[in-house]
Amino acid sequence: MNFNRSSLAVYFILGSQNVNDQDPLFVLEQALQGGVTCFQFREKGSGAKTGEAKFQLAEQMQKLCQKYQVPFFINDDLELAIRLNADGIHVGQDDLSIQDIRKIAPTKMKIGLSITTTDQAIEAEKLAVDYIGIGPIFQTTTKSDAKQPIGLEGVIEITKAVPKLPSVAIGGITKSDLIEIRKAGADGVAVISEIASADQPKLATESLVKLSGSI
Ligand SMILES: Cc1ncc(COP(=O)(O)OP(=O)(O)O)c(N)n1
Ligand SMILES: Cc1nc(C(=O)O)sc1CCOP(=O)(O)O
Ligand SMILES: [Mg+2]
Repeated sequence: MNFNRSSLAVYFILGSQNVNDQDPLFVLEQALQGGVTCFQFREKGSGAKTGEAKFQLAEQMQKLCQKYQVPFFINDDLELAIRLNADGIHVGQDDLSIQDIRKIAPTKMKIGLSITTTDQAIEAEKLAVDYIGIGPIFQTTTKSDAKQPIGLEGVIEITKAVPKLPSVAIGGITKSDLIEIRKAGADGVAVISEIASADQPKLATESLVKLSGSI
């Protein structure tokens, strides 16, 4: 699996709790067919699977990502990421520290870190993470404990402070925001609802991919 800055262009995040009537595996395959460039398995919140059921869903999702040669990240759960030999792990400011992850994870496992402020971005660069998730950009109902939105101005300030650090913007993002977010300096957009709640997830993904290719 090859992971670089361009892998962040259209980054899809999904857990079984993010779909209504549809099979999460169907939604993921639609997104992969539509051209998502990175995927994160985020099984979290009310009704989320745990234990063996969580493992089995993650394993099936990983197989799909491998079929489409898309990097497969796990949210928060380092034990699961190691068990599956995932391409990467994504953690936030209140999760396992980057230093602790490096003590246990294979060297080749990529690490993404959530940040909201410029100071956190500068610290992330010092920690040499592989990318930062900047957010929330806009109001989102998908993450109950999301911080106050930082807007496009936040993306501009942060990406100016750490221009060499790959970054993806997250939080309440729709296709109509993609161009402005890229112009603000982020390498891509990370979305849940824009694809998972779409009537046609493949079409929704294709729109994002097309816009991303136009800039
Ligand atoms: C790409 C990306 N960016 C940010 C987040 C949020 O991570 P975190 O702050 O740890 O919150 P949870 O997702 O764990 O609820 C993310 N998952 N992915
Ligand atoms: C998982 C996540 N992290 C965020 C952050 O700000 O770090 S916002 C968020 C939810 C993103 O979902 P949607 O695209 O539906 O708004
Ligand atoms: Mg987390």
